[in-house]
Amino acid sequence: MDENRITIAGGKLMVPDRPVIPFIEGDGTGPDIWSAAVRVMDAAVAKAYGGKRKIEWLEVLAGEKAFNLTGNWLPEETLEAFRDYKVGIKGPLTTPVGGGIRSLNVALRQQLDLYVCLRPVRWFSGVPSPVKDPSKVDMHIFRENTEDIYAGIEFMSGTPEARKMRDFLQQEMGVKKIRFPETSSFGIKPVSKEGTERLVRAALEYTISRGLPSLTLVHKGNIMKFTEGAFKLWGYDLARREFGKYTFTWAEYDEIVEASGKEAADKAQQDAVSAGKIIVKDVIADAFLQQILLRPAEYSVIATLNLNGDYISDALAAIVGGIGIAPGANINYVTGHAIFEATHGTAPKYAGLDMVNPGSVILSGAMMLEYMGWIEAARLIYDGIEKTILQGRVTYDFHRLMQHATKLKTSEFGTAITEAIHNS
Ligand SMILES: NC(=O)C1=CN([C@@H]2O[C@H](COP(=O)(O)OP(=O)(O)OC[C@H]3O[C@@H](n4cnc5c(N)ncnc54)[C@H](OP(=O)(O)O)[C@@H]3O)[C@@H](O)[C@H]2O)C=CC1
Ligand SMILES: O=C(O)CCC(=O)C(=O)O
Ligand SMILES: [Mg+2]
Repeated sequence: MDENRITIAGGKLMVPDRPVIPFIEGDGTGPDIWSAAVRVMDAAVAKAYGGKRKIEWLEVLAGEKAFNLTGNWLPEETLEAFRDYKVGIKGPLTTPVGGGIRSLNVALRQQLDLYVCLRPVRWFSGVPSPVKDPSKVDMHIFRENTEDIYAGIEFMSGTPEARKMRDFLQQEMGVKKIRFPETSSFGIKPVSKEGTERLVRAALEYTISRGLPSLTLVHKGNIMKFTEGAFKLWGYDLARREFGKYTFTWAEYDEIVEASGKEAADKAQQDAVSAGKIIVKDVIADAFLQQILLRPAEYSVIATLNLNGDYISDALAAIVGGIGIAPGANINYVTGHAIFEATHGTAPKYAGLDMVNPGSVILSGAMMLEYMGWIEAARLIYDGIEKTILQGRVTYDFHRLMQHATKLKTSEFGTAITEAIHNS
């Protein structure tokens, strides 16, 4: 099947006409969503290319299905398939809280070094929203995907490891601030210059290639000075060092204020905007969460660390209709490896009910087709979803917020989009 492999050459993805794409069905609502989503993707490709192109789907196992069939939550063959075939897609996988296995979703990102979690957030006409004008939201989240507290370096209170960590901190590092040392658990938050730079580089390349106006570094650097704060500093430094021709940063703005006053700095920024430069700015994470409700039009591309990105993803998704319609991708822009997945999880209470919105996985599929250069098929999906929603044919999550809409099952919504694609 070598000729059906996606490869990368000179930084460009080479996609055969019948690429093998590995997929994970997912836990919980995953199987319902996947069977609707795969029909939509196939219909879009068939319509766009009239049989010349077709995806050869290859199921790979992870999560509960993998454990039941193989005794392993994340079999090595699954990782091998994603490594070999470069581009894949997955449904959500369950992670227990407090104990048990660590996240398989995070493990896939870390094992394949998919350092960018890209989550575009924009409003589709007709989608119900809790805000007055959701069309003002058009943001592209670049969430760091391999570091931060998601590294999983944690020690549970009362274990020998936690005691050793406590002793090390108190006796060797002179730490006196642990409020309840006997009962504390510990977590470590590694954030590196390299990790920050590759994320911000990817975000800036994306901003430039799409002609977008700004990049905002979202951080909590006032409190976590050497992790979140360093993220901000390293981000600004990289923007100036590698992208100085294309950017004007607020770090430069501050220097001009210092040297020549605010008026001169404002003028420099205005000149940069007139010259089409990207404004690189920053905002503290809690303030950002209120800004996205009050002044969303001021934000375009967002670069942020892992935990912030997780929270921001769901909050932003809510503004444009909820996580039923929130796609995403985990990407290594150097090797080309990418796994596309929804922002939401397994929504276990709806498992097997043929009820939830498959929109997030369908749109993740459209992102995947765009990534492969199959733009025409991706566009058919975007148009097909929008048309179906505008007809008021929606799943329960939108239906409860709309008047005079028709409530469809997961499978029926998939069929409606497929029909819209056929008839386009
Ligand atoms: N990448 C991944 O695979 C992810 C996995 N997870 C995992 O999923 C499990 C469940 O997590 P949980 O916190 O409940 O979050 P979920 O995202 O699974 O569900 C939270 C709520 O979001 C809404 N929702 C989720 N999916 C859909 C959908 N397709 N259509 C419409 N609405 C949807 C539902 O809201 P309502 O009930 O109001 O309708 C649901 O109750 C956990 O094990 C978690 O670790 C979580 C996130 C990502
Ligand atoms: O891996 C998980 O269980 C949750 C991950 C998550 O919430 C996310 O990546 O957005
Ligand atoms: Mg999340």
